[in-house]
Amino acid sequence: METTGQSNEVLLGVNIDHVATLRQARGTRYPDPVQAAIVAEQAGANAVTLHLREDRRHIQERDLRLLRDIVQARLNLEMAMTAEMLEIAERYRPHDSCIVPERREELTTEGGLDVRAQLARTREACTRLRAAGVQVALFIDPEIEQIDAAVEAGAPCVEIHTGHYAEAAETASRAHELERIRAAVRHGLQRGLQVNAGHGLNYRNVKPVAALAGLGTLNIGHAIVAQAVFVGFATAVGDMRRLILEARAWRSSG
Ligand SMILES: CC(=O)[C@@H](O)[C@H](O)COP(=O)(O)O
Ligand SMILES: NCC(=O)COP(=O)(O)O
Repeated sequence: METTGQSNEVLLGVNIDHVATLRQARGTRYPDPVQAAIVAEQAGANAVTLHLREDRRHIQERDLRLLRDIVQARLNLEMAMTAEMLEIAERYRPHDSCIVPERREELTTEGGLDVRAQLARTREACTRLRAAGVQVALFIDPEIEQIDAAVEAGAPCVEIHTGHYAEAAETASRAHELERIRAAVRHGLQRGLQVNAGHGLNYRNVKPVAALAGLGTLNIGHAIVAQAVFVGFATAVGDMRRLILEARAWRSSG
């Protein structure tokens, strides 16, 4: 995903998966994630992220088809590294894709892609997506080995999995996980990658991550949709954007 604006500006990618979760709960046509994407962009989102899962538990192919023509900012498709998803990405050509591991029985994404263990397959997927004009990111744990593997796979971008940081119950473990993310972001930048981050970020834990130098885009969804239940989607997106900008301002002030 491209970084735009100020060099130290961290962008917000709003993940609309869980608007679709509410729709799928009853099989209705509402709430429509397409409407959520439009509202998110109007409220300041720099990108719209959606995860078309193999089990279609939330986002549907119809959502992707419509959003490809509606989203004015960047459309970021999260996808498993399967033949089906590669063909769908080649068909709809979103601006960005992010290859994530997927297990049907998982409640949500549980970890990063093991690029090192499947380097040739990942390199082939990156080549196919790049040939289709789709910018590729790999969703990986904050591990130096995985960043080096992403470079070898030919990915121009990685998204650092912030789930362990977000789920850390103790202050000490949260600080440790933040340092892992900091080191991973620094190493990714040193290797010439664009570095994004996401998973489990919310209004209480986002600032320390947003303050990390060199980050491109934070992809945030579940917490924004949850907050939208109480304050509305536009306000929830705007509030998150403001927290990210405040974190950057704090960093810039030294
Ligand atoms: C890759 C990631 O961290 C999320 O964007 C992913 O989409 C989580 O899956 P669910 O949206 O199904 O919770
Ligand atoms: N890749 C992370 C993402 O898109 C949103 O994750 P979450 O905020 O829903 O946990």
